[in-house]
Amino acid sequence: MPLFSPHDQYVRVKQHCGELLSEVRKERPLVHHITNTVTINDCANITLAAGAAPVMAGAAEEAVEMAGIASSLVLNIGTLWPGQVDVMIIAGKAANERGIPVILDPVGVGATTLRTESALRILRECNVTILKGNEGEIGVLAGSGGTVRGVDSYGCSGDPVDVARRCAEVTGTVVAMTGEIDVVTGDGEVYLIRNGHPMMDRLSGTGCMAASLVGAFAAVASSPSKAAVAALAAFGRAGEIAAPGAAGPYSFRTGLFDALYSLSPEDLRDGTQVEIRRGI
Ligand SMILES: Nc1ncnc2c1ncn2[C@@H]1O[C@H](COP(=O)(O)OP(=O)(O)OP(=O)(O)O)[C@@H](O)[C@H]1O
Ligand SMILES: Cc1ncsc1CCO
Ligand SMILES: [Mg+2]
Repeated sequence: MPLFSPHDQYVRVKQHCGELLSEVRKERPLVHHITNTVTINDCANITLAAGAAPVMAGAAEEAVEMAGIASSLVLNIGTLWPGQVDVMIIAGKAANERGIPVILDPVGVGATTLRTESALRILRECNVTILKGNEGEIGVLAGSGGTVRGVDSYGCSGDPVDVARRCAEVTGTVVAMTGEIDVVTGDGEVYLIRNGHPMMDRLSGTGCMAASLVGAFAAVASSPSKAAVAALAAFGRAGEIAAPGAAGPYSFRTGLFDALYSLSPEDLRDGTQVEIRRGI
């Protein structure tokens, strides 16, 4: 006999999403980013809108010290230069030593050799807690095929849930795969999150912002997968609230920050659309 019925488990996950949002606001965790130059400002502001504190610090000379005071580390290879990977690995190792979660956003992996080799090197040399990518990126890292052109996903080959599972197995991380439906898996169940709005795909950097939020939630959570579910549900919920009032992508962007800032734990609990399946 399972301890909890599927319905009980569903209610508990939704409740937990609301609780984690309250916890982020109460704890205000410091999220250390080493990230790209395109969306760095949006990543800082979405972290603030959630109630956490961002710091963007990319110098090798301060990587260990900053990881020493942060509550999570977000690594994003969006505008990569080779020396940056060395800094990411120094920071990642320091974060591992302190036991704080490390989130990797392998932006554009598969599009070029530098990106693919860098993502694999980070995964090899650091203990990545949560790997957050779109379907193409996760498909590439699963080894089962994914198409990435520049930073855009053209999807993965096969069933996205199987691809996410396989990627979690191959990399030994919790995988948070974004898209119309987000899939989170790796330390137990598989979660499908149906929150969000197509407008989120019309704005550059929603994937990067999703990784920042995963970093903020993982900093205060004991389960990396539940942190990723709550972060993606919160972001998706903010998108749903912002979209009807938007004239286009740029007013949507403003609305997205405002909606996340105003999102109540009760709205997140009630509005989280999650399906739970048995994991690996
Ligand atoms: N069609 C959609 N419907 C609902 N939500 C969506 C849709 N497309 C994207 N999202 C949401 O947008 C966020 C970013 O996901 P996406 O897969 O588009 O990232 P990405 O393509 O890597 O982003 P970017 O490269 O622009 O930073 C996620 O929270 C996801 O749930
Ligand atoms: C457009 C773009 N190019 C490198 S990073 C980035 C932000 C979205 O991934
Ligand atoms: Mg997209």
